[in-house]
Amino acid sequence: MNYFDLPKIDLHCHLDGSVRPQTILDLAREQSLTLPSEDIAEIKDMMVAPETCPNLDEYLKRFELPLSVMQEEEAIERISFEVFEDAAKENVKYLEVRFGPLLHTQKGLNLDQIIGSAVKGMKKAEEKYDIKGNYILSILRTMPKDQINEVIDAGAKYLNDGVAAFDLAGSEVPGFCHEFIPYAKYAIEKGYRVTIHAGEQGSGQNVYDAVSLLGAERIGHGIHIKGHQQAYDLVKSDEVALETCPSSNIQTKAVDDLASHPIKAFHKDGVLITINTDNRTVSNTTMTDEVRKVVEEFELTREDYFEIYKVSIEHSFASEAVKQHLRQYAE
Ligand SMILES: O=c1[nH]cnc2c1ncn2[C@H]1C[C@H](O)[C@@H](CO)O1
Ligand SMILES: [Zn+2]
Repeated sequence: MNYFDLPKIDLHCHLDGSVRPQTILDLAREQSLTLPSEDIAEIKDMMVAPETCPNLDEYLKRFELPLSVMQEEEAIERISFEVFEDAAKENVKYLEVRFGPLLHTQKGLNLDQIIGSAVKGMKKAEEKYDIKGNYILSILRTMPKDQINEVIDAGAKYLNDGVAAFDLAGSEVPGFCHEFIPYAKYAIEKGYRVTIHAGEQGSGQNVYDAVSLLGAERIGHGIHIKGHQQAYDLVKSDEVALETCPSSNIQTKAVDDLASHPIKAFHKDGVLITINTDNRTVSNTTMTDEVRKVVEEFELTREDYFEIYKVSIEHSFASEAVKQHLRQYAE
């Protein structure tokens, strides 16, 4: 299989985890920020999480440096354009990018400026390349909750015009969903679709709760439904698609190694899985690499690959017209 040429869909990609190292250097210069190093290789080293991360929290420390340069509209727009450009150049036909708008207010930008800049960068890339996209607005579970509804309100203006969904990200503790019920409900009422990071670090119970309490239609990672029968059964019966991110799952110790990733077992058993990058820079990966790793490790056929591609289409938050466009590439 030529993994580069295959049409691909990435439904789980973080903006701040996918910044080009050179762009960090350029933006720091433009913004007169002092970086810990001016050397591109050293900057890249600081951005990529090692395979030896003890856990998710260690992985999450890699976002500080990119976020430091993402506090201006032009910077957010540029990075958004570049993520879509990088993906388009490796034949990603549809990309859902997520980010936490509240992480970009350090220099006084308001939420409309932040979300608007990200959408603008995406639209520029859509005009230039054969790629379509949507934004997912993430709330960091560890941050104060008093501004969550403001994010939902600010993003509502862009629904069906660049923004599609609501997400919870960041460190995962058992039982976190209970505290977010009113916010997920509010987002759904406003017209957002819902995907939630769950079962990455924590228990399968978090996946069960994300679906049953928060209305999640997709789950970020979801690895730990393995060993939690109720969560496993619910994901299957409700046709909740799992956004698996194999390289990231190894770095954060969600799995010990690729061979122990449950992705193939899930797929063979009828659990809906998709293949995604999570963070192109922090996980030092591309969609080409993720697809290659999964296909080779688990000896998937071309037919298996296109089954997964079709799950990604049908469970994306794309419009019917975009889904129709993506179906043309399926075999
Ligand atoms: O894999 C992840 N799990 C939980 N949170 C994550 C992951 N990758 C990135 N994040 C966090 C860190 C980013 O700053 C934030 C918004 O993109 O989302
Ligand atoms: Zn993620």
